[in-house]
Amino acid sequence: MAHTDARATLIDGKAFAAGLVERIAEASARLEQTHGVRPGLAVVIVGEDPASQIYVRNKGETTARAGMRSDTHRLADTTTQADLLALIASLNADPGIHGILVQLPLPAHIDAAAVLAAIDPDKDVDGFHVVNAGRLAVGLPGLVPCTPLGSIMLLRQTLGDLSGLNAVIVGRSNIVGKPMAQLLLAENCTVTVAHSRSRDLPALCRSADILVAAVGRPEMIRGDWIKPGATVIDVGINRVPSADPVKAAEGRTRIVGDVALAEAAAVAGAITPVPGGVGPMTIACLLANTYSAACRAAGVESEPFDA
Ligand SMILES: Nc1nc2c(c(=O)[nH]1)N[C@@H](CN(C=O)c1ccc(C(=O)N[C@@H](CCC(=O)O)C(=O)O)cc1)CN2
Repeated sequence: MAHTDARATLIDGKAFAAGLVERIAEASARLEQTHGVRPGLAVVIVGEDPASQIYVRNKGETTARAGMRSDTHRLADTTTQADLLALIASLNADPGIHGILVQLPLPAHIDAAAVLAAIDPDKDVDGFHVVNAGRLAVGLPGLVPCTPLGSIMLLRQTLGDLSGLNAVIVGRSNIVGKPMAQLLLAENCTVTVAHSRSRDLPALCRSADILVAAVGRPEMIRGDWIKPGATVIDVGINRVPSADPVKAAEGRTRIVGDVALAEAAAVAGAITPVPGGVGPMTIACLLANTYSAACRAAGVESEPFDA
């Protein structure tokens, strides 16, 4: 199947995220002026994973640029679970910290579920705590995982009202697939969550007006899996060898999504590229969640940031 003429609109998550961070910075400054509360985010990283180091540095820099308090706790990969839990307890008790994020993945000797469960749900700006997952499932206000939240903002900006659309999510993780399903249901979509055991995945994907790829397999979703004109949200961030064989031999890499972008862009109506699509929205939404957590702590209604 030849896919030569790219016709899909590329959804510019980088630009949307930059505008969102500006609006959050303005709202945070107003919160500080009117209520004396400066939103504060603590990010905790354990170990030396190179990609995690970059994400954590970006989070710290973006938070500080937005005028918020930004604390980064860098712990050695020999840190015990007890020490990490003690740090979380102290951050839970710190009134100047409104958001706590523990960067994932954690080293294998630490039980990530126990660590996430120890975060005060009202400071859980990742939205991973079971209390926030429950709030989302029953439609109560709470903190929503950043990547799905950013994806919904891009969908609303692209399509407007999502009511009645068929949405297929490939991937059933607790941090993307499941919360994405809840958010799309709340937008009145008809939602299917597909996974590795789903039968005839290409046909299922072709039924989607909105296709969300969150499976973690480089370029798994091909152009002929996509319904013409569909909107495709690619959540995958996969590092693969450089396309240039000389650079690949030197160990150079590039980032691709879960969707084969060039093929998909010839069929879809709109698509998020990787990089530059959903990824930047993850950090912008972390700031949005930190601002909302600060407002909640101050008993103030937060300003909406939606598209
Ligand atoms: N506690 C958490 N851990 C992790 C999360 C998370 O949401 N909470 N998500 C990912 C990593 N992540 C944020 O932590 C993240 C990944 C990628 C990007 C991003 O902007 N990607 C760029 C490309 C970056 C590059 O070139 O390497 C893009 O897509 O344009 C932001 C955040 C796992 N851990």
